[in-house]
Amino acid sequence: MTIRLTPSILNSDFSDLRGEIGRIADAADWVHVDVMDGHFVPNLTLGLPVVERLAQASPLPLDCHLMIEAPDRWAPAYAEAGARSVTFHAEAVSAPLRTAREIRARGARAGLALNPATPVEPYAELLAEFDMVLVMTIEPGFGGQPFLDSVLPKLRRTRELIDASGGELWLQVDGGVGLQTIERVVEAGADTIVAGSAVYGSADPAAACRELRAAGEAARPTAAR
Ligand SMILES: O=C(CO)[C@@H](O)[C@H](O)COP(=O)(O)O
Repeated sequence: MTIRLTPSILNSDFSDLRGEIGRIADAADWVHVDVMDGHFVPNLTLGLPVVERLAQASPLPLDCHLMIEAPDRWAPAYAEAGARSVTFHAEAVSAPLRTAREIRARGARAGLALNPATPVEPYAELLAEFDMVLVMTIEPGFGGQPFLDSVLPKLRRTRELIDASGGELWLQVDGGVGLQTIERVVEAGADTIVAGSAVYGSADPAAACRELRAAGEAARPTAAR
């Protein structure tokens, strides 16, 4: 298990997204793009046309996190627009398997996101259909919220289920992750780290990425090194 860093551009300068991604290009692995529709979450960000242009302009692959209603209808289009990973929410989707297959059929990785109150167990048998599980460590919608320690037991359980499935799924965490909390999530089994304000709230986002990566690597369970 190596640590993957997927900084979120939610709190970056939306008038210069290409430039903002450029600031982390040498220090991050992916860029996490939060798509919010103002319905599934009470915030509105960007959609398909912007993702399509970013996919062409970005030096990092796009990891699109869809916080939208009806992802069954829209998720495959994000894969077609060039996102290399498309994650939709368990609470919003009607047909998770079909949607995951449609994403994969378009050459992207398929992710399943779980809100803090959503248990992972009902999805245990479906994990083989996915490339990633995203465990939210805040209520989705806004950056800069405090990390929810109450989600850690579910994160550990998700790691157990992934390991038991024998699959190669990534385990992503999103929300309130920074130097104060990364150790907790990595110890609990996360290998793919979203960080928004911890990166873009810093005067030097690339340096913030490097510090986060070093802290995450140091916290990796010994057996996984
Ligand atoms: O999905 C979301 C918010 O819903 C995130 O990706 C945020 O952008 C994370 O920001 P921080 O909590 O790291 O500031």
